[in-house]
Amino acid sequence: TWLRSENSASADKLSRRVSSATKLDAEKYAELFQVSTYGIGGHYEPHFDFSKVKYFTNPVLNEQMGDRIATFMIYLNDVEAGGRTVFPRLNLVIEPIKNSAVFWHNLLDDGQQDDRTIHGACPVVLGRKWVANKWIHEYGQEFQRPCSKK
Ligand SMILES: O=C(O)CCC(=O)C(=O)O
Ligand SMILES: [Fe+2]
Repeated sequence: TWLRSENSASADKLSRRVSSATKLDAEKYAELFQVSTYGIGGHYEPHFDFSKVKYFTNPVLNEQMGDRIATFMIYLNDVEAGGRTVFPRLNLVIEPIKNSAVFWHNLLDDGQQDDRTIHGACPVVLGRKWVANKWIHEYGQEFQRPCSKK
């Protein structure tokens, strides 16, 4: 489910807070919040958030935005058991805790896709899991995150 911020002042406000926390533009050059839920057994196989297709388009503005430079994922509830997010190449396991968030860059400074960001969600064992993802895109971040000088 995509949360349309034009219909929701709180989604707008949250996007502004993501911008200030990440120092990126999470408003114009980002997707709408995507809310997902997993029931018991619900999981997500290891994947990358970036795309083979470099030219994502904003679903509302129909503007090209480039690839997903970064991910800001908010855990919307506590999960009774299971539902952890795992980054196998980084040896990182994150427990879903209500109102906490995980933020990472998917692209390197030179725009290359960073394969270390492969991640997945473990099955929910008890309860239900809710997350909201904000995918921030490459375009429009030139001043927020300059390219490396290499
Ligand atoms: O739910 C999670 O822990 C991960 C979700 C995710 O990686 C995604 O929606 O792209
Ligand atoms: Fe993901």
